[in-house]
Amino acid sequence: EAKWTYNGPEGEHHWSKHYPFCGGVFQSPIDIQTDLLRFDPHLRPIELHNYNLSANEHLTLGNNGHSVQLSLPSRMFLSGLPHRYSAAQLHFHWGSANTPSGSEHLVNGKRFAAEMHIVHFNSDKYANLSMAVDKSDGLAVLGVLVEVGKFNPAFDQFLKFINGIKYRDQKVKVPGFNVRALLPLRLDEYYRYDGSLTTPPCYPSVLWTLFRSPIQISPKQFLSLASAVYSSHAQESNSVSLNANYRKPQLSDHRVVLVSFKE
Ligand SMILES: NS(=O)(=O)c1c(F)c(F)c(S(=O)(=O)CCO)c(N[C@H]2CCc3ccccc32)c1F
Ligand SMILES: [Zn+2]
Repeated sequence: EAKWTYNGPEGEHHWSKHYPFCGGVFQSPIDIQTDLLRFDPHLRPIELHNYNLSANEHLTLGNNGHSVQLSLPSRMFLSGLPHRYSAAQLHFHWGSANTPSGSEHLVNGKRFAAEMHIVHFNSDKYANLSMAVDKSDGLAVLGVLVEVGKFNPAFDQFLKFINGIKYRDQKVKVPGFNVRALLPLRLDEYYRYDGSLTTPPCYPSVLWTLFRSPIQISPKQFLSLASAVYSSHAQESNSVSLNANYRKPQLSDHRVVLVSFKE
């Protein structure tokens, strides 16, 4: 399949040449304008099931050249959404070591230091992520904005292994941990809209839930996320740092962004 990057000749303005959906409708991310939101009283708190993984459950932490990604067991799932959505993977988008500004979604034009996505697939209707990824009701992604501030012990549960995946296609096994601890306290306060994958193939298949409250990680944790990994393979002579792996905000095309809270 075609190569794509976040900058240069294979950067996001060229994605649609090989991935037509990237030039289509319902694209993500977007800039969430809080004065254009519609409060929806039917938006229920997100409920997480089996998110507290035991340490003898092993997860695969990998560098796929586009992001740092952690595989998740499909017995982890969400309820409180139109369907049951089972977990598949979580990954991150960040800026660069000296620019802590790399989130994909913006809130009133503000870009946060980084953003975590937990990708789930509709397990009521589809057997796995690959079957669901291009279906309009296929995916639900939880988005968590990340700020630099307090040390986050939950983040270190996988961050301490990041030097094992410095290069593209490297993978390491990490012990399971409580993934709930990576999320903000308030799972009842979020923005909701219909969007897409933010990477090629950009399928418009994602029910987005972006939590209102950011989580915090320490400056050292941010530095290790933003400067530890390369998008190039280990044997390549000149290594290319993986950073600024965020897509720019897309047109909202008058999409209504719902919100689960009033003030
Ligand atoms: N921001 S996001 O949540 O939209 C998003 C990503 F940002 C991202 F990087 C990936 S990926 O698989 O790590 C690399 C690109 O495929 C995926 N993975 C998706 C995209 C394509 C695909 C195909 C099969 C399984 C998973 C995915 C993704 F859904
Ligand atoms: Zn993502």
